Amino acid sequence: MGLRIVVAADFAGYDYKEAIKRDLEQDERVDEIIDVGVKEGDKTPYPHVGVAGARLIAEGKADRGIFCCGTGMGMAISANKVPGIRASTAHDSFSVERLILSNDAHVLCLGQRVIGLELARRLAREFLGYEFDPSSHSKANVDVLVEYENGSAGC
Ligand SMILES: O=C[C@H](O)[C@H](O)COP(=O)(O)O
Repeated sequence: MGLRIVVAADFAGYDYKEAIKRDLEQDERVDEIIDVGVKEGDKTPYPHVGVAGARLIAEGKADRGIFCCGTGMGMAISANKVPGIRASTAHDSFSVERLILSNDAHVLCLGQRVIGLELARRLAREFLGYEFDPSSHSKANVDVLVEYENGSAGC
């Protein structure tokens, strides 16, 4: 079964969301694209969109997200407010790789005012190519994150 990807943006990330969405429509690894907005010209504050997108992942309705705003940071902060969701801005290939392989993250956040469109499209494509390895040493670190979230961490 292919991936279900939720895309999200505020007005400052709208153009990149649309471009990445077009790429995803051509990507055979992707089964479904869920666009939670915004639509063109919509000035909805980014936290509403980031939280709406992240909730779909937390509810099991999507597998991963690619969220865009001016810097990527507002979207990451917003998505991380949703329990169970790990999101970060990553603007280079190594960070995108580690976002999955080290952090088992759900959401890649990109900044339309920070990186060029072709790099953003490349990073979005690369993001879908990685899969977390639960037998790797990184699993123990992710487990600690989850423990802090559910209140069972030892300190
Ligand atoms: O992180 C926030 C985003 O970059 C947003 O798109 C723009 O926010 P600002 O207009 O408050 O800078």
